Amino acid sequence: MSEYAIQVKNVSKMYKLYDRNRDRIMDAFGLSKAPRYHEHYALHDLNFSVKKGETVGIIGTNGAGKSTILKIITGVLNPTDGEVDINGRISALLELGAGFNMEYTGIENIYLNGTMIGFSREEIDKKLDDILKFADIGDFVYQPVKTYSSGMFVRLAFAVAINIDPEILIVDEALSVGDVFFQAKCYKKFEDFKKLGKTILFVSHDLGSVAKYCDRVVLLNKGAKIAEGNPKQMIGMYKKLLVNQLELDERTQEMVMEDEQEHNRINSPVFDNTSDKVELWKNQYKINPALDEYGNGKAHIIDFAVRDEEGTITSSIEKGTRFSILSEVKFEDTVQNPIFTYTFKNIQGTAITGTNTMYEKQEIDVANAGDVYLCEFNQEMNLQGGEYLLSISCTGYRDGDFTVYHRLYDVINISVVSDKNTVGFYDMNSKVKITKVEKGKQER
Ligand SMILES: Nc1ncnc2c1ncn2[C@@H]1O[C@H](COP(=O)(O)OP(=O)(O)OP(=O)(O)O)[C@@H](O)[C@H]1O
Repeated sequence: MSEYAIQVKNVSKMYKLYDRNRDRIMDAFGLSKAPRYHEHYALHDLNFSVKKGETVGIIGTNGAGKSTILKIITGVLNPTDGEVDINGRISALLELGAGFNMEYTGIENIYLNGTMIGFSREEIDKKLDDILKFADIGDFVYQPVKTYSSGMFVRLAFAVAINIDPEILIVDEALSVGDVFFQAKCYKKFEDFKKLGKTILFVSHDLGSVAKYCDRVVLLNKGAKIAEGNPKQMIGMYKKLLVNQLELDERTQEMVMEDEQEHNRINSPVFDNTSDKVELWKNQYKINPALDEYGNGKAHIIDFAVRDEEGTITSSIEKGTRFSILSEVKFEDTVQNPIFTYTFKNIQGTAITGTNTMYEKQEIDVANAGDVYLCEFNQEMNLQGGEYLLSISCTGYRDGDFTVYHRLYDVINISVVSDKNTVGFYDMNSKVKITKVEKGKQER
């Protein structure tokens, strides 16, 4: 018996892209002298293996080919080249809708999916109760699934996928659709599944879950594998990819690793010499399209960044590590005692933490027109893993009135990556000691 559950061998997937529909039709009927399409490789000579019992994550930027490889593994798509060996019964939770017939009811779809995986009707009968209990969508199971909300849909799809007793579970992002309680239930099931020694392959943009659940991670970019290895390292590389700090070309994994340090150096603008900046830091971020920006114009935040403890500009920070928030402010007018600030809000809009140079007792007497100041807040990231919005501003008091010179509310999204979350918003970083107290020796 092979030790591998999944082996992806030299897999490529090419799509023929036509500029005009006419060209497609001409080609389809064999009427073109020369091909009229151009080739688009969704995957290019991809190789990786998943051992039995491993949980492997696939991460990569949009369009990297993550969904394509999952569809090839599950047989929804055929590769153009290469092959995939599967060793075990697969159950897949791909994009919403895949594997379901929209006209069928929930119950009918349970039987449809079960038989597709290879179960008999009697075997599915036995599992039906567990599936319905897990999905918890009430009488909707008797309705056609086309009437379901996306949340109900994912509940049913996940309930089927996980309760059908697969040996290999393949999950594509679907968990992000359900509500938080359902997500928690699914992750619990994920853990049970792992404990049973089953194999999981999953795609996610949620780096916290990847760090927590995966034994190994494959990092894809533009259809090719850049590297595979332990989750922390791969997430680190992915973070750099996201802010264009990892140049890829034809490099192999080893070369990328070797280059990493050199790369940081080249791409890190010299911190205390802003005039030498080749490019603005903020250009490396996806700015919130719903950004709330205002101020009286006496100062402008001309640049900002978040840097991890290695000094790399990033939009995700590992919990427990030190990081910096930088803002560079140009004064258009003379301003007495300007205050620089930052705030982290959660996705629900609650301010979770923040500070400013006044609270921190780092005051500037006066900033003159034309002056540029760079403010760095350096601190430890103790927020729980998840998504946050960062706001920065330059404010102050004029004649006793609070004044906003320039404020960027919710300007960028910062992800906190964590493989251990505690209760609430904040981790107190407890050191825990448990000792067994011998009978009769309970003195303090
Ligand atoms: N049917 C199709 N025809 C042509 N190109 C396609 C088709 N399906 C996918 N592609 C292309 O293949 C590439 C990989 O797509 P894929 O959906 O696998 O990426 P992904 O990593 O899952 O992205 P995301 O994170 O955005 O879901 C993309 O460039 C995409 O545009």
